[in-house]
This record gives sequence, C-alpha cells and structure tokens, in this order.
Amino acid sequence: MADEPTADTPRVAVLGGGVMGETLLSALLTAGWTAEQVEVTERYAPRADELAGRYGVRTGASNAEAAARADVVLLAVKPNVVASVLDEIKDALGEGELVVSVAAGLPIASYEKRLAAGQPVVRVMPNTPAVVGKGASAIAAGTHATQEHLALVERLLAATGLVVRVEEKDLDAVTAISGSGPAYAFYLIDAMAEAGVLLGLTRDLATKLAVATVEGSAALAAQSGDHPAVLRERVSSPGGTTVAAVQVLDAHGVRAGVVAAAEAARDRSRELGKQY
Ligand SMILES: NC(=O)C1=CN([C@@H]2O[C@H](COP(=O)(O)OP(=O)(O)OC[C@H]3O[C@@H](n4cnc5c(N)ncnc54)[C@H](O)[C@@H]3O)[C@@H](O)[C@H]2O)C=CC1
Ligand SMILES: O=C(O)[C@@H]1CCC=N1
Repeated sequence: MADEPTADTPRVAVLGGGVMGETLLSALLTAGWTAEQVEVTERYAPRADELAGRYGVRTGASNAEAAARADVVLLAVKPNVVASVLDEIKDALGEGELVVSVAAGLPIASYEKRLAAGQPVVRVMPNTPAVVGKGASAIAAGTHATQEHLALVERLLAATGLVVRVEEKDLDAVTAISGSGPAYAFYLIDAMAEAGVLLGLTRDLATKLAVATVEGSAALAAQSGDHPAVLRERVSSPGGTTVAAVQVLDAHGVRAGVVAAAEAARDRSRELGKQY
C-alpha cells in the first residue's frame, strides 16, 4: 500500500525511466500528482539520478519495493523485460492494485497469467508527443479491469493529450498508426527540411518552415474536420506547383510506402506479442 494513500491521488510507481517512462512521469506531475506521490525505478543508475534531479521524485532500482509502496504500477520497460519485471513485482502488488503497461505488442493475457488471479491490468499505447500534451493514446482493459480502472488511467494520462478507449484486438493497428506514427511525421519533416536545403534555404529556415507547415496542416485537419484529400485539393491550384509535386510523390510510391510501413509496424507488434 502507499505511504499516504488517498482516494483522489493514488500513489504511482513508474517502472522504467526511459523515453516513455519520463514522458509519463512528467505528464503525471502536470496532471497534479506531486513529486511525493510518484516514484520511478530505473536500472541504469545515472539515468535514475538524472530523473531524480530533474523532477524531484524518489528513484530506485527495486521494482518490488516501488510496487509495494504504490497503488498503481505503470510499466514502461521494453517488451523483452516485462516478464522478468512482473515476476519481481507479483508478490509485492496489493490485492486489486492496478497494473498499467505501455509495452508494445504484449497481450494482456500474458500479464494476467504471470500475476495473481484477479489483478486488474490496463494496456496503453501512448506516443511521444505526449511530452508536450499533444499525444494520442489508446487504452484497453484486461479481464479484471473495470470502468473505474479505465477512468483512473484516463486521469493518469490527462496531461498527455487525446486518450481513446479501444478493444485490445485493435492495439497492434493503433501501435502502427499513432504509436510509431510520430516517427513517420518526423521523417517527413526531416525530408522536407533537407529538400529546402537542397533548394538553397538555410537549414534553420527550412526546418522552421517544415515544422510549422506540418503543425499547421495537422491543426487545420483537426479543426476543419474536412477529409484530408479535400484539404490537399485546396492547396492544389490548377496547373500549379502542388499537383506537380504530388504527382512525383505518387510516382515514387510514397502513399503505398506509408501503408506498407504501417503494416510492417503492425506485424512487428504481433511478433513482439508472440516473442515475449
Ligand atoms: N518510445 C515510444 O515512442 C513508445 C514506447 N512505448 C513502449 O514503452 C516501453 C519503453 O520504451 P522506451 O521508453 O522507448 O524505451 P527506453 O529504452 O528508453 O526505456 C526503457 C527503460 O527501462 C530501463 N530498464 C530496463 N530494465 C529495467 C528493469 N528491470 N527495471 C527498471 N528499469 C529497467 C532502461 O534502463 C531504460 O531506461 C516499451 O515497452 C515500448 O514498447 C510505447 C509507445 C511509444
Ligand atoms: O518502436 C516501438 O516499438 C515503440 C512502440 C511504439 C513506438 N515505439
């Protein structure tokens, strides 16, 4: 149980202080959790010290001790480490203590079979824009997770951006679109910036323009609600520059490449689920 458990602010242990662990930690602090109500475990000691210095939270290496102090455990280790961490924390978890995991691919059943009977589990697929409150996360409940558990996870993620509830069967596809998706967007930004440099702009200016263009396009798509194809048509003046450019994107199979990339991510997510 927690040191000072309250119904309103359950004590959270984030296990794994890497990219996603830090993202979730900072989101919890933004959402109103105090540094005393959150702790992080991190196997790599210099990283643990870095997080303790940056956020003022307790950090340590013992997953079992952190899980014993917590009301909610948030797993943010890589999929290949999840099984060993579950074995470490299994007996330290309180009855009904919620286990939340962001690990890609691993089915909820693989957690439930390693944990005590009845332990509630919620799977989350977040993404890195969560660190600036512009993330997209999907959450799915395990056999013993209730609507209240899902609502609690929504509170935990409140500062990360969009949170949607899905069925677990959809999480591999979610991973391929929004989980890995920021990498596709950064890939595009990088390519646009590089193209700007090729065309004679400074790298600084080209990057600024590429970032603002992608950010503005996403905001326009979100606010207008128009189909992306309609928005693209509005940029394409007859006989103009944009149709010339989009024709080249099509000729290079960029659209098909995006679809194939998402399929590869979905397949890799499935493989991870079988592998670990
Ligand atoms: N990075 C991303 O964009 C996303 C990652 N995820 C998931 O988040 C999880 C973590 O991924 P990243 O943060 O990217 O990886 P990462 O490698 O940055 O972080 C993992 C951290 O766990 C630590 N660690 C390893 N074994 C440990 C143990 N036994 N106890 C405590 N800490 C331990 C490592 O030292 C490392 O700092 C993965 O399962 C991944 O599938 C999910 C969605 C998006
Ligand atoms: O690349 C990965 O496996 C993780 C999951 C989604 C984004 N990053």
